[in-house]
Amino acid sequence: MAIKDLESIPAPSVIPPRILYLDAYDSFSNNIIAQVEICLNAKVSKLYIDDPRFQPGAKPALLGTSHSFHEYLKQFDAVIAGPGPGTAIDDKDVGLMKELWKLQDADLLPVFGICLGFQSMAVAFGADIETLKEPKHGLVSEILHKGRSIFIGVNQLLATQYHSLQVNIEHPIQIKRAVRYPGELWCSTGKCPDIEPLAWDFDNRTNGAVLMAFKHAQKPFWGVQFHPESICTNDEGKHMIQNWWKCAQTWITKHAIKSTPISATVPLSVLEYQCALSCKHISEVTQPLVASVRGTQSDTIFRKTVSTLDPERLAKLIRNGDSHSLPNLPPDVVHCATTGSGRLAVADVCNVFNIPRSEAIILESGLQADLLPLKVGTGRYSIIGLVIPRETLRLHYYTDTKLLQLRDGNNSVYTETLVDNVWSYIKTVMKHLKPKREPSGPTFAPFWGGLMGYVSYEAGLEQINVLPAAYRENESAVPDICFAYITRTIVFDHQVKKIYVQSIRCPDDKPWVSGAVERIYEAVGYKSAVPTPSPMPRPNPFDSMLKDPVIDTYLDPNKTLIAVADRAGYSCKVSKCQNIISKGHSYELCLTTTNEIRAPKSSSADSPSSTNELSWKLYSRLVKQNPAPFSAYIRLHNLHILSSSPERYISWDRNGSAQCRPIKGTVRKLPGVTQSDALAILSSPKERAENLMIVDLVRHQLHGVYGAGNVRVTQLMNIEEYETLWQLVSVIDAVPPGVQKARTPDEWEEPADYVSGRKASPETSSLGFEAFVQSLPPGSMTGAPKKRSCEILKDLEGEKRRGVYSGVLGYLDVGGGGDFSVVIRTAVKIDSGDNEKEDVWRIGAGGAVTAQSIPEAEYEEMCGKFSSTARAFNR
Ligand SMILES: C=C(O[C@@H]1C=C(C(=O)O)C=C[C@H]1O)C(=O)O
Ligand SMILES: NC(=O)CC[C@H](N)C(=O)O
Repeated sequence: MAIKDLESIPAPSVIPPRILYLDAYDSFSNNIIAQVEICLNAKVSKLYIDDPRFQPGAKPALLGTSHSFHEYLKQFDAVIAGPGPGTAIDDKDVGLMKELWKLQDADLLPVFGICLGFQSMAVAFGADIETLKEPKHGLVSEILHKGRSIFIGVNQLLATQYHSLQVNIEHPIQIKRAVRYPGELWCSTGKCPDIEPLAWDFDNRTNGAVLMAFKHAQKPFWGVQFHPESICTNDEGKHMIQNWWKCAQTWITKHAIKSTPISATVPLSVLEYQCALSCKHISEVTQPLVASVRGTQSDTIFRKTVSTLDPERLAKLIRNGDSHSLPNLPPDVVHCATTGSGRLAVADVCNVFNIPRSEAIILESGLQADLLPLKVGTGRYSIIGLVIPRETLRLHYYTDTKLLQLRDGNNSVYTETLVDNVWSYIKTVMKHLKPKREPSGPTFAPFWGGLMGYVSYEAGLEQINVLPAAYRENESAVPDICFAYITRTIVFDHQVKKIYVQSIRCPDDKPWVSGAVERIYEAVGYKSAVPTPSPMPRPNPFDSMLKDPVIDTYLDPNKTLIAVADRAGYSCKVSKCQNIISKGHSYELCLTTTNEIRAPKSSSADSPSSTNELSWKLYSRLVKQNPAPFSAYIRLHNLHILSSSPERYISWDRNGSAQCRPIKGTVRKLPGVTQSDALAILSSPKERAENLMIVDLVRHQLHGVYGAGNVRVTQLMNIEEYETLWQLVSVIDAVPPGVQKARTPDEWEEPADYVSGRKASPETSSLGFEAFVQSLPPGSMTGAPKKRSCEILKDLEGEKRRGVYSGVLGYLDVGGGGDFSVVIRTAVKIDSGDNEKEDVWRIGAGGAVTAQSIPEAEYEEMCGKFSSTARAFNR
């Protein structure tokens, strides 16, 4: 019986199908898995296309399986070969997919190919792979389908596409751009007799007809070129998936194949992969005892023997100290007192606590003239984390040596250990820092205390198994992760004009809280006594407040040097990105570059406190000139970070619900560009495609942690206005299974009561942390598919470290929540012995490059982002 007839037999209902998903390192895989799990009530297992257990010469027994790939497939009812970077004719890009097309007779099982999987299937049955004249990434078009097989009953199908390559079966519609009669569209060709076309895309004249779906004439293989799982593919995509499963079931019933349960082969961790590839045992990889490590003050590299330390012991050292150099700081209780903020601004409180001259970490929300948040849902809180001289502990991690250090309050390395997974240490530390008792006063602050700091882009690369670029010789070593354990905090709730003064420092720190409230209270009184017109006018960026003789001398235009990436060089890299995209290796690449502002060291900055003060003044100028919901000031160790980021990476609450707010799509406010011009540009398919790709990527990441049915797009591509730019912003939420609270973007920062974290089970409340770790580095700074894109960018950007820029910055709260921004629109200075005479402020900037980008316009966009920060350095 022909397969066509079989498809009309109604499918019997079965127990949840077991489906294998072959992952070609795409950034949308988990969306497909989630869609299939929901639409088919299936159980989907994931296997990477290069799983070392199934490589020629692998020693499967060592890796927990004794099966060949074909035997292994017997435990599944069907397989999905997913999308991915690269080309179907390169064995490395498709890996195990190739094995599927060789299945014969009793080994056969239904397969569904998507994009790369579809192309790989086509190649196996005679087709060629060609480049599209105009690549399609994140673009939606209406597909013409046959209304049969997987399209039976499917109505108007609007499908998102992510491809640069296409399948050529030498069909008349592809060669002559015409068919003799309509039915010919669905006929197979002499070149590929087994390929029966099921759908075409005629949307793009330049590209002509593009094959969008086919089925194999005899075998149970179906495939589609488009992405049914994208948020912008309409519901007919789901309908089609259900149809596929009906076709597959019919085939299964007819051939009476029964999947055989064999011992499950679970996905390997990154470390297991590394071991497998190098044929080493895990213990050999995890416990080297000699490493290159950094010293204390000078941070020079030397070799020494390092002891190993387990995460539990590290956590206890931070919490309980020792009897010598580490203080006893058990966060048993959150001491909290509340006071009104009145007209007090964050900077006023900073002055009260001498922050301009000390080390500190501040996460600040830009405000409107009336001191209310700039944006509902992102800018409600500001957090001042106080660094206590000679006491505050820090965690440093370096990707090149894989060394994790605990530094004491004097910046001496107290202990250090080689770690294979730094995040398991940090997770254990956070688990041990959870307060045992309820806060002593009512506090609705999202942060009580905990780790504050940043994670570099390179630390993010480790998460996706991309080797970070090496430090250059003259580059002073900067930790890739730097977190201070902050025990005293002052949190503003700008919405209700309240201040929380909190300490988790030890059970006896209550007097500090009362004293601090007293000082703030006095400042509130003082500020109210000063007559100020109400509402307060927004300070003019160039008003007298900003005129400061020290800054004036420092920023003398005759002495400062602004080194911006050159136009020709940057545009050429954009073109290179596009060339790589056209070959199918990436859908979108976030290209970046480093720009510098060099200024002679200030003669008045002759002490640490005056150097700090200079950074603080520059930061104050930045936040006044470029108010942003995620401004930040970090003055720690040898680092000065001045940030005016508009972008939230991820925020999660104590119950484990998370929110991501990726930005993609930028229009610079230039003379003559009106708001309606900006709206028109940001509504164009090009800008929307850029944003859509990142939305789908973020959904994939959250699906990977929260599972099917728990991820929602709550805002798709809203236009937000900033001081110098317009941006396209989306919001994606994830809610743990069983947690009811689904919030709108506006409700996201509504205060939660302090007990809420206790209601969540430990498994669900840690999902936010998992999502934070698993989503590094931030997708809006990489492009998609993430892993391949990062490898390409590393090469294109000249193997230069991005460092803190492109990483994330924020806090891990002892109560279980967290909030991090993407480090963009940020100036970073590192004090090192290398340059005695000059300060070098680095301001990274870049933008997403797609097939539709115009190189010159990308350069302008990069400059626009750079100057939004660099303005603070203009005298
Ligand atoms: C790369 C930067 O920004 C990123 C790129 C954007 C874009 O391409 O439109 C927008 C926001 C950021 O995610 C930067 O500011 O340097
Ligand atoms: N999404 C995909 O699987 C893309 C497949 C292939 N890399 C292309 O660009 O055509």
